[in-house]
Amino acid sequence: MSAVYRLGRETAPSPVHTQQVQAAADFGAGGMAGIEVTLVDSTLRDGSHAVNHQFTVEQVRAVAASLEAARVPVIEVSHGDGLSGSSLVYGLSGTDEYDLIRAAAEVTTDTALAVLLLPGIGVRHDLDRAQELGASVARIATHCTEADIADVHIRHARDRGMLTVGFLMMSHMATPAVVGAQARIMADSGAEVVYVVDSAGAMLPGDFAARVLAIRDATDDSVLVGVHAHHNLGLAVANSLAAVHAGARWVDACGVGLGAGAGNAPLEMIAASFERAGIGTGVDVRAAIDLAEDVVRPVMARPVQGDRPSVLLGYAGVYGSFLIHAERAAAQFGVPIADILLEIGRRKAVGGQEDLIVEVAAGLAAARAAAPVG
Ligand SMILES: C[C@H](O)CC(=O)C(=O)O
Ligand SMILES: [Mn+2]
Repeated sequence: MSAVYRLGRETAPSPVHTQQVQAAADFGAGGMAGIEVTLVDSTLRDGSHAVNHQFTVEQVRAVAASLEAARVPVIEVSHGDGLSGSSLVYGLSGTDEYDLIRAAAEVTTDTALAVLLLPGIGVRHDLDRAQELGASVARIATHCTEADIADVHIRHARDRGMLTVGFLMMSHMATPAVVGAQARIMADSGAEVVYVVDSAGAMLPGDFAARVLAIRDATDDSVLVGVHAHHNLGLAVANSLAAVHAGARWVDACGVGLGAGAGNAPLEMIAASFERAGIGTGVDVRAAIDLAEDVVRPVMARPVQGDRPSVLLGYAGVYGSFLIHAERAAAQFGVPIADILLEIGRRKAVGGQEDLIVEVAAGLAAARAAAPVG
């Protein structure tokens, strides 16, 4: 006899059930009314990965002007790997990033310009140059367990009067307690905002919430918390909502999601869903939707999408900007990109280890050549 399924409950809802309904309603329409956040658009920085660092001055002018028209308060412009990222290891820029920063500054007045800097790739002098061109927000990024290497850069940016942000990349690789402790180091250096960064797009909503709460705890709410989500598992918008619910107040997004891997949280979806949730962003939703379609989509060299390699990045916890490097290595050595990404994930490679991708691909190709046929 087949099983009989009961549909619906006949008893009155229990108090526990009522509490659950209330908690769930926080994530429904209007559920986060009264919360105000700062949206940061990173199309012209994280999006650089997705166009192989080939943004032109004209594209930057068009995107920056449309972001200002949509009232996005902060936009980030740099090489995908931050200031001075243009190199053989990370990918050469088509146009000098300082020309791109200048171009963005020329077409914006109300929008603050942000730059990203990874200590070791960029140096303090790069921040000075960017500031002279109009950048007022410095985002200093380290691997999530290496906050101490950002100390001099964070102090330098603060001393120069820049709004200073710490950016803890690959946050899925550290426990909430470790992320909290690392955020504390950045706060002690002078960061005013510290980000949970899901570089691999591997985190789930609860992972974000736990890390946001841990940072708030470890810093006694002395810094604002930011969220930078990638869409490799299709969760960037939901993860951003969960982070805001837990107390994050700076939120990154990119037009159409243009960014590494399957991209970032799409700006137009963040603006629209946040407005439905009651979260204030100050962004003109209609203008954000239009700029995504009319200005950003035409500059996309390739679609950002949850295709096989992108989902694998999230599944294996691999740094999003490794995608293009892995595609090249797969083609060069004739091995499946899936095998490369899974092995990179197994080795827990972190940003800066791009050369390991070639080593892994070469090793896989050698193993295949040595394997007995049949
Ligand atoms: C250098 C990285 O692309 C920074 C970033 O956006 C991330 O880790 O995610
Ligand atoms: Mn990113």
